[in-house]
Amino acid sequence: MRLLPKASAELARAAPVALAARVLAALAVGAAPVAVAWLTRQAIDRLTEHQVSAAEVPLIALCLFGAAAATAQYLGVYADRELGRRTAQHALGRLFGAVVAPVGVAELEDPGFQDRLRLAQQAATGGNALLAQQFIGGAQSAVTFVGFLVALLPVSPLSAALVLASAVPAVVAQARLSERRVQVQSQVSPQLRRQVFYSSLMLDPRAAAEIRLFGLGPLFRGRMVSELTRSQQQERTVDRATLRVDSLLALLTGAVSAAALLVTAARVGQGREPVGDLVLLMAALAGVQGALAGLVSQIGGVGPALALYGHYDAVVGARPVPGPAPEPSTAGGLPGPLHTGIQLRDVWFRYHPDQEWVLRGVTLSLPAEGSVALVGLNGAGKSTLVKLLCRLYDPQLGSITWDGVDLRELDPAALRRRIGVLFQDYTTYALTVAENIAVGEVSTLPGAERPDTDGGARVRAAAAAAGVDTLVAGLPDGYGTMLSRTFAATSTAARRQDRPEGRPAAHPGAGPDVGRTGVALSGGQWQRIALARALLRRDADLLILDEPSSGLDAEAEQQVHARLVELRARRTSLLISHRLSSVRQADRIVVLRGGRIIEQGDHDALMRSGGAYAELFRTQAAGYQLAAAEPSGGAGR
Ligand SMILES: Nc1ncnc2c1ncn2[C@@H]1O[C@H](COP(=O)(O)OP(=O)(O)OP(=O)(O)O)[C@@H](O)[C@H]1O
Repeated sequence: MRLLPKASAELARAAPVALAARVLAALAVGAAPVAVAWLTRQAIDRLTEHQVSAAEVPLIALCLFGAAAATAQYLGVYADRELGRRTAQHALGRLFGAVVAPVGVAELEDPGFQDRLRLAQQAATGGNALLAQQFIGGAQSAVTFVGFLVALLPVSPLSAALVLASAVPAVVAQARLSERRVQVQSQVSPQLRRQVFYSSLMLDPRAAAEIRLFGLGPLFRGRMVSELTRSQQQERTVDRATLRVDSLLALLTGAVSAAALLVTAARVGQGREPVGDLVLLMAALAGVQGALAGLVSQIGGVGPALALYGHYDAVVGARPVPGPAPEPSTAGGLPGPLHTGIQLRDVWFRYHPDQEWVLRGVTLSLPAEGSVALVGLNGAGKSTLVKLLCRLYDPQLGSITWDGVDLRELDPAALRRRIGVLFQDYTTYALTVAENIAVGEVSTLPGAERPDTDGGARVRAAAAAAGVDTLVAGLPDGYGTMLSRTFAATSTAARRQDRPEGRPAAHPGAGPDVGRTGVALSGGQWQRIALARALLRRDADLLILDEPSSGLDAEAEQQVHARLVELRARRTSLLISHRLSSVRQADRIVVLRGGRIIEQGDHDALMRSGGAYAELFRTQAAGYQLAAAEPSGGAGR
């Protein structure tokens, strides 16, 4: 409950008008049944006393009240929906601002954080609005409950006291159940996350081929349903307990009502009380029962909704809220152009304290304007080292410096602006070609906060450098082609007819064109788009290429490497590749094994020393020679 003021303040910030309207509507709707019952009693008493003209005032007021209550009800429904929309907009904006704010990515790999994030997302998409609805709904029920109790007092003080007494255990029981609901909510989060994982896997076109080929559909479907069943089982237990409590409450208040009604009916029959009293009692008992049931259930709902808010608050509260136009962070010093180089000193790193060290005392220098190549077997730690250079993680021991300054002392965003990188597991965005390249430098994206007027030309130049310009020219909409078939829209055929065959249409930088069919690229084509993205930062001081040509055909690989040799001249570069023919031109080749550097030098020196590199190189070369020596036609059989 200590979160309540904070949650209320957040709701008031997100949707002040909708919240105020919802509160006013709730108070009016809560008070209306009491007023209607009281006016009905007045009217009936006048009519039974044959004062027809005196009954007109309460009757007219009754109609006006009915109309006002109905309007308030409609206003409440609208305000509820508006509250839902505005709080979701506000909270999702904050939540995702907080999710992308951290410098590193370790948090997102933590299952506990992912569970919390799922709950926080639930709060943002509807939970926060639900909290307001539960609370305001509770206030509305409380107004009706108290109103009818007050109305009951003069007519039947005993039944008023009994109804009040029966409310106490019901409220206590609901509060306890609410705590159990909160526990269950957290317990089922991992199961629901796995359920979402299996369902998205079955919906993912990239997984569709394997799922069909290996017949995985029934397995994943079964696992999805079983995760859902397990989570529902826990929720069902609490729902059944709630049903028992609510039913008991209904029986109790029903018995009180029956007794009170029988007693009052007898007194009216004896002429000791006016008929209006019986009418008021009937309305009051029904109203008080309904209001109590509503109040109790809303009390039960506030706990889980507040707990969801707690998860949301824990995610957003820990981080600054990024403004609409992110300013360069002042979290550290701004790195200048690289003059001397980058130095790793005795760097130790592991992903988690429970896991093995991935890097074990790596000392390495990347001299300014020098080209270094990193080679080693799978799992040696090459990509990990790249991630450390980009500050996606920090070393647990040792240091990495940029011209002598520790990376941790530098502003991460400014540091990253000085790096052009192609990750081994690059991302394929369901965006246009132009955007897929332009994401490498935000300012070249259409609609950027501070757009680069030269953005289109830069995108084209990067595409040419990556050797992807000819491919783009052949796409249906050139740089405006959507690189996803998932977002294909409806009017494609009509639009296609308007266009001459193969004409490259949109200029680079054009946004996605809803209405055109997207295209699917091959793995190698995607890799070249990703390479263009990395090359977009033409002034990057450090160019990192992690397996830039693993998916390319022999001709494309040769072309790309020839271009990269040119591009890497006069700039600091780090190249990772398993194809040793492509690293031989590097100034220095570093061999990593089990997280340690086991040898380094240029190609000739390493070959002369006859160590691990020479062995790897000869093994690869022998493989090619063997393949070349095989009789032709063998591969086709
Ligand atoms: N996010 C992660 N969380 C935990 N362990 C990881 C993570 N990424 C990589 N590892 C582990 O770190 C080790 C080194 O991985 P890394 O990707 O750096 O190797 P690599 O040399 O680039 O291999 P490859 O040649 O296959 O690309 C591996 O044992 C891997 O399982």
